[in-house]
Amino acid sequence: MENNNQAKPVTILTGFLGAGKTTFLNALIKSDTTKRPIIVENEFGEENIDSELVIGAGDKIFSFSDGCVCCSLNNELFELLRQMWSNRDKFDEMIIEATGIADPGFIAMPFMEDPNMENFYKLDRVICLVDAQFIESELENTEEARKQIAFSDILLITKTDLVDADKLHQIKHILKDINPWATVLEGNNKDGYPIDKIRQLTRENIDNAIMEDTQNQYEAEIEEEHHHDHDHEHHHHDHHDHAHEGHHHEHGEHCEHHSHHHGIESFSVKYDGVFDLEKLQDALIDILNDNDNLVYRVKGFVHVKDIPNRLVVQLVGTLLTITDGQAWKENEEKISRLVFIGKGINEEQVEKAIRDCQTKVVEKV
Ligand SMILES: Nc1nc2c(ncn2[C@@H]2O[C@H](COP(=O)(O)OP(=O)(O)OP(=O)(O)O)[C@@H](O)[C@H]2O)c(=O)[nH]1
Repeated sequence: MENNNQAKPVTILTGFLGAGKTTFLNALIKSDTTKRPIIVENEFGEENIDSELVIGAGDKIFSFSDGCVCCSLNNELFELLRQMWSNRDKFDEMIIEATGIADPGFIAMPFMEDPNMENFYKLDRVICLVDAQFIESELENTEEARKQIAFSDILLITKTDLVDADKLHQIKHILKDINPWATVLEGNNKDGYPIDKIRQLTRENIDNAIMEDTQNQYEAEIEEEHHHDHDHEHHHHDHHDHAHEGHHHEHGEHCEHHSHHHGIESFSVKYDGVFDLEKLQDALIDILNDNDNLVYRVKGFVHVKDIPNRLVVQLVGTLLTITDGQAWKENEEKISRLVFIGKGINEEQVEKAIRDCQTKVVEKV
């Protein structure tokens, strides 16, 4: 076991709604079973679905609420970090999964603002998962996706199985434009992710590499000046101000930022009946279309007729998938739960449309 008083390494996972954070988190947990991670879920909405989708971390999952009130978010996270430190012999590293609309700057702030913090927790890396299929439209329609990319040290393009090489190339260009200092990697849930490489990359060595690069570039330019004896301007980038823009902004800006979040809301629905799968699929597609594509994300579990396991419902962008999930526990009440995240979704209409997909309609629980 590592020295008990050594600072615990922290990884923050960010990335827009449905980018594949939980999927990657599961791969990360499985990749090194000698490390004992503690998982912190920052959920948006009332239902803590992600905690149930994380595999094998058991009771080592903690949650704190969404980032709409930045001060309370920080207090809650501080308190959580304090409690965890008193249990530091039980874990080796911490992984924080941010909500899909969070500005990771707020979550990273406690680690960066307080100089004492590095004695306890050391922010090793912020990884932004980038959905190869939907990132372009996310960048067009929201500000959050851009902020997440701008803030991160590693940009991991996910779902590369769903796009061709040209598209991937294009996405890399877009990412480099937004954050030229980040390391760009790629992967997917079928072929895997470059986890070893990711584990080797820390903010410290990424920063050192950038410094070195800038120095090399500087020296090369001096050399060139020397050789060609002509004047040209040297562009020295201070990556700290740029790549992590948002670290140092004033409090008023935080609040303005949150007003963007307020446009995005979430609600959850629960039912104790049994669902008809086909009807449910149709209803979800209708909901997506009726709401003018402003349903950004749906996730949850449903109890479906003749199926012993929970079915996991995932809707990201326009892609709906329903897959086999974990078995219902013995004596567990089979409650189906779905979380909807989007802009101006008609909650009542959605609740009724889903309710009507039960084989035998029962009242909302
Ligand atoms: N084809 C494909 N699908 C993926 C990949 N990674 C994730 N998915 C699917 O994308 C959907 C969303 O994945 P999650 O891991 O839940 O995404 P998330 O970022 O945690 O979602 P939020 O927490 O709601 O923001 C699920 O249906 C996954 O199975 C991938 O590499 N390829």
